[in-house]
Amino acid sequence: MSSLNLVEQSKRSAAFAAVDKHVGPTVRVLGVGSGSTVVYAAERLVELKRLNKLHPELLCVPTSFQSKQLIIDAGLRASDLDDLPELDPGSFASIDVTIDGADEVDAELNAIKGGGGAHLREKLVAAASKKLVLIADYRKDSEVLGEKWDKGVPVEVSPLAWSTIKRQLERFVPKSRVQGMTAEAVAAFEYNHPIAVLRQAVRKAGPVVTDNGNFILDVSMGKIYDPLAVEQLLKMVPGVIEVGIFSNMATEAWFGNEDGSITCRFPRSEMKKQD
Ligand SMILES: O=C(CO)[C@H](O)[C@H](O)COP(=O)(O)O
Repeated sequence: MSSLNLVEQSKRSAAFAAVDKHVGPTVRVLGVGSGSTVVYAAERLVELKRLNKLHPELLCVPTSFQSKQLIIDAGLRASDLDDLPELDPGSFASIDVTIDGADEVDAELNAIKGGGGAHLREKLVAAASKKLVLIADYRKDSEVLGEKWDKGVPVEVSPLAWSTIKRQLERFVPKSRVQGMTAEAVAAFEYNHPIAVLRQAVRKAGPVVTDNGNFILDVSMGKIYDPLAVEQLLKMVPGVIEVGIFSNMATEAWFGNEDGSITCRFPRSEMKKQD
């Protein structure tokens, strides 16, 4: 019997299943996400490499310091986002597929990311990928963002003016105060008064400093009914570098369930189109 607890076991099953489906000998460039679930994806990559089931010249694009170490420890080749050619002529994509974790995933596969503070590079890598495949345990599988993840939306901000940005995020966003806000945006999230908290480091006094030298504000706003509107709204505040809402980016999500089974989900609207 495995020594892993239920949550760890479910992360591992999801990660193994997603890697097995998406990473084979034809995949030349792979984006590697960050976080504890991705550690299991790296474990599976090591196994596939040993079995000679990976492209002999596979390049892995890291999304954080942690992810780069995972790639190196797996004996794989790390590459830079800027070093990659276009995969197909005329295509924006330079990465075949990216496999990444998430803090919460809704019915449309919009996701909250950045619990590990890596969402800026994660979003850059996701945006350069043909496919973004999310891997997570059952606690993160939601109908609406904010239903299960209660630590707020991670927002990477410039340290130059973090407290001003915090006030703007808290005051700018409240529905009643934003002039010209559309009805759709007013209905985009639950709380009237979001709260932005500067993320504090553990075992070091002071704030978390990201791999990019910035701070993180975790912005709580309750349930997020319109992730794209909220993402755009937060991004408009000067000094916001990246928002941990990934709207319409993921193509597929794998969840490890409590009973040991695995669920693979696609955006609900895509499923309807196929009916
Ligand atoms: O977005 C992330 C880091 O910025 C992670 O993918 C997300 O926080 C999930 O992490 P974990 O797999 O440890 O639960």
